[in-house]
Amino acid sequence: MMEKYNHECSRKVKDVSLQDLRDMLAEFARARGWEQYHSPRNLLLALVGEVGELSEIFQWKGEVAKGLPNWTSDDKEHLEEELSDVLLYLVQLADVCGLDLGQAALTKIVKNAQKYPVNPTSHA
Ligand SMILES: Nc1ccn([C@H]2C[C@H](O)[C@@H](COP(=O)(O)OP(=O)(O)OP(=O)(O)O)O2)c(=O)n1
Repeated sequence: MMEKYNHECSRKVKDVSLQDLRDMLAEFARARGWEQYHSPRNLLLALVGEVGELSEIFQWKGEVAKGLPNWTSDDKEHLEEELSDVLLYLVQLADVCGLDLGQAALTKIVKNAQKYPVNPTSHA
């Protein structure tokens, strides 16, 4: 089983879909008997906890330049891990709520564009 994960995850994928992540996470939880703990509320709390860990990385650093030019590779790897934890709990939360997160996000982008139309005069 672990073999399968290692294979799927270590391979450099060109692109990964939210559905792929959802399916892998559902299998991960099922294989461990963790579905009973993955209620919407528990996953939300886990998500918020990981957002806290993500925030700690930036805490007290002051403003950080885009691309993180002065960060070590260890710092960047830590950031990748915490961002991933947030994403993985978010994907699981949407799943146990029976929602299609990818579709919902696309719908929201359209809604955002309607709410905030481009102002041609704002780009000289
Ligand atoms: N019941 C669980 C427990 C963990 N995970 C997954 C989702 C996250 O990607 C990661 C979180 O694992 P940890 O709780 O061990 O948290 P960290 O990886 O942040 O470790 P630490 O808190 O020691 O830094 O594991 C999960 O899906 N369901």
